Amino acid sequence: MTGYNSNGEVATSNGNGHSNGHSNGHKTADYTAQENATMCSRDCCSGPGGSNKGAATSCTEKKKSGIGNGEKIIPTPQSLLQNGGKIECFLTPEEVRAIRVLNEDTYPYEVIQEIADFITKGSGMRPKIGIICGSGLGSLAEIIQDPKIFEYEKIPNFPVSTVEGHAGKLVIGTLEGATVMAMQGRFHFYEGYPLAKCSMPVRVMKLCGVEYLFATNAAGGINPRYAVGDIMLMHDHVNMLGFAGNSPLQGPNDPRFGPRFPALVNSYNKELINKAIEIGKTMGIESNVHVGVYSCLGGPNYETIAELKALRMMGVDAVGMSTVHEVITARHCDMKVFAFSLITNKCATEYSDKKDEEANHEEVMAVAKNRQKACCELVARLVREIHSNAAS
Ligand SMILES: O=P(O)(O)O[C@@H]1C[C@H](O)[C@@H](CO)O1
Ligand SMILES: Nc1nc2[nH]cnc2c(=O)[nH]1
Repeated sequence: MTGYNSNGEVATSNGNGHSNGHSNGHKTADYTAQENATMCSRDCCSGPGGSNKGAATSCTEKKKSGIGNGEKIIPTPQSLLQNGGKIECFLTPEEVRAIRVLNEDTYPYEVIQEIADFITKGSGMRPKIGIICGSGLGSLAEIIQDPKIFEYEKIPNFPVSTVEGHAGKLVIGTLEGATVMAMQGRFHFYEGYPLAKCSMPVRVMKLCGVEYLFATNAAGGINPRYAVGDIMLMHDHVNMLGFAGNSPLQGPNDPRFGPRFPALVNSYNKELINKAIEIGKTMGIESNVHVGVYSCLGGPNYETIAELKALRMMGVDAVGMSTVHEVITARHCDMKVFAFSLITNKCATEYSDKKDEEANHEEVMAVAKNRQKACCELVARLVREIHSNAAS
């Protein structure tokens, strides 16, 4: 097989798929097989499954002992696929797991179940409501009582937060009598994570027992009636990443989560929107509460004037870089969804040289901090409604 050696030169194997020095391995891309570090079906190998039982050492042992280690072969995608279409790699189960966290687009059901078990067993709780805190809205998780906190880094197979204003913690506890779990930090497409990974925690929530998803975000207000600090209850979205052929549901569908072709009309629960409007009135902020359409762009750059004009023509009221793929994933597995945007900046739709009209993350964070009290109250009161209705 042909690959690149560590000097960048083309290197050729002995023709049966093994490199000359056995320095690249021989485990298949099959999930179960990857977990088994010693499995081998190579003719030259004495490892389990290998046909050369008389050989003194298995490929794995050769690698460990350094036997046959010549030049390091760096495989190319083509060379990896020469073994009957199976990708070969030489990794321990731990290495496979680490790579999955970095690269995996679609997490198998069993891995998500493992993560959910880690959380429910570790916390001793089965939450009913899941909350995703938007940029600067981490305080939504700080109102949770008797919290059990899991740092993302310590949760097996979990990605890590890389954005300021996203602490990277999962908080489980009680809010207004209900058991809730909150993500202090979400994953964005622009961080380099595929969409399925960005919204993988929603499936974890589902397998933890969550029935309601509350997704929050910081967004730019395109609707000219919106002011900075207003809250827009999402009643629909325009999925710009979907227009470009990207979806968190791409790839094989596992019907244990939901159907291959889920419908998305009525994604945002009308009852919860109406309750939130009522809550806004009792809080005396009804003039700052709107119901509108959100659109997610890939980011991390903010939009051009022409893009904002186009979005407005499409009926978009607020624009951000998240939430839509989480909502798609939640609806796919039949969760009830409530989502809102905190309008952290007004989007300019006319050309201007004024610097202060340009969006920036510092402003986004500052507005979120200023409005955290109102956002926390809205969330807490809605959780109370859900909990008391369930109890009655
Ligand atoms: O996580 P959200 O959607 O609240 O964060 C928004 C979008 C970008 O991540 C960031 C831009 O300031 O805020
Ligand atoms: N895409 C986008 N995301 C945001 N998040 C907060 N403000 C904005 C904005 O103006 N545009």
